[in-house]
Amino acid sequence: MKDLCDKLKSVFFKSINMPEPIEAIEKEERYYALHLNSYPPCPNPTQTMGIPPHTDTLFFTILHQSGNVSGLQVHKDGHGWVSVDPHPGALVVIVGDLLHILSNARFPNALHRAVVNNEQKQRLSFAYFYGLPLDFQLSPYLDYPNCEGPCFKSLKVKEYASLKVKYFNSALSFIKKSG
Ligand SMILES: O=C(O)CCC(=O)C(=O)O
Ligand SMILES: [Fe+2]
Repeated sequence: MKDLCDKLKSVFFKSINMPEPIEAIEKEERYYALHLNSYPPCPNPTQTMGIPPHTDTLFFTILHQSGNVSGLQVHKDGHGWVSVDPHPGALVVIVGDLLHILSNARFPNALHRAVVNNEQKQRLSFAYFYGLPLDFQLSPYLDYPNCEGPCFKSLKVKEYASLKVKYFNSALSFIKKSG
């Protein structure tokens, strides 16, 4: 999984034109975490939320949805909540806040949630979070055509993580540049 994450990280850096290797990332310990989510069948699914709407804080998440039980939904502008159904052998990659900041908002951080079902099926998902070193300075990368300047203030990963703990889904608004 770590190898896959490192490869995917390079693909993302390449796609925002960011030159690699970035010493501050390579020499420090990266943050990885695995969440195992279990959603039992629910008699009243419209009154219950599996995981409420959120964006993932870190660089990206690789999500495996086990079995053939739907539940993941992504919010799409103009469409509302859209299901991301499981496909055998497929993993879902979710862009997190750190990549959103570093890409100067060119990669949207996906607002998503998990809903429960009353079809007598337990749902399991496995979320593997890939982070950057806590002391890494997050400065939006601006070397791309027609860039109109940074959308976000520069700050360390650990400073953003504290804002997220405190303000949850509003954290980005504290570092957004106006105008
Ligand atoms: O269970 C899911 O499909 C979503 C899990 C998730 O969003 C998370 O663990 O952050
Ligand atoms: Fe998530």
